[in-house]
Amino acid sequence: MTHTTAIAATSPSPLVSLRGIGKHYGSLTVLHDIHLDIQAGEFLAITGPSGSGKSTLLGILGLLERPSRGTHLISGVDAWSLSDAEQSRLRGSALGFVFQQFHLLPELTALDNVARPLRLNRRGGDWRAEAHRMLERVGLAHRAGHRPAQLSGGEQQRVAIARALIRRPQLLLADEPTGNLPPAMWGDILELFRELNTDGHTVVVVTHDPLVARRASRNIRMEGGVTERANGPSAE
Ligand SMILES: Nc1ncnc2c1ncn2[C@@H]1O[C@H](COP(=O)(O)OP(=O)(O)OP(=O)(O)O)[C@@H](O)[C@H]1O
Repeated sequence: MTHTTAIAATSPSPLVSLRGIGKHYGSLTVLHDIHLDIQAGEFLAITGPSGSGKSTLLGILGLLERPSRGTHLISGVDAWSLSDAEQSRLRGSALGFVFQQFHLLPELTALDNVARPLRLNRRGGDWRAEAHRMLERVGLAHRAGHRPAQLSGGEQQRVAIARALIRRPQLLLADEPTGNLPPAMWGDILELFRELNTDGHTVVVVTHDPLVARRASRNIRMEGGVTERANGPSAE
């Protein structure tokens, strides 16, 4: 496999290495000189006040936002030296996203939204059964045939989580994954993330939820566009 279809699993480099990353929108600087290494298999929680740059950092980690300065290495490869097509293949094959806005396709049922990444990336296979299993895991099998407009915010969020997890991404990036869910669901969603992580997948979660942060192997806190150590062995 090349770096363009998967993140090299055996590389001695950190899975992700950010060096001197800055991001500005016009005259507004939202990230200042971020240095952060993420090792394969980590479960990293990013906390911090509203507007401190957490989602922007997650967008950069997911190759959705281009940094204004600095270096972003993925398994030692400069992510921004890849072509648009290579980046897009990497996003589709190795990265999974749970966004604050769910980005579900309104014309598709819950089942088809969850199955879509499988259908886009792979021929054959029983994608319908896999998507159904994933919906069961998030407690929504009974709503498989419903479209997003027929689902509550929390149900849509669970569909989005099922869609992100179905391909078991090497690096899962989740922005406030429990934000729209009733507290009774938080433990289940966290358990799904922990299972993925226990299988060796790397998880990065932006969260205000102390329960999620406590379960992570490392926390970093952002404040005014810079990262601060919160706990763990190697927070920059
Ligand atoms: N596209 C954009 N154009 C201009 N400013 C932006 C843009 N995206 C984000 N910002 C600004 O960057 C800053 C950081 O935003 P970001 O969404 O990363 O913060 P956050 O810590 O995730 O906040 P929250 O917890 O409220 O989601 C904010 O001041 C925001 O207004």
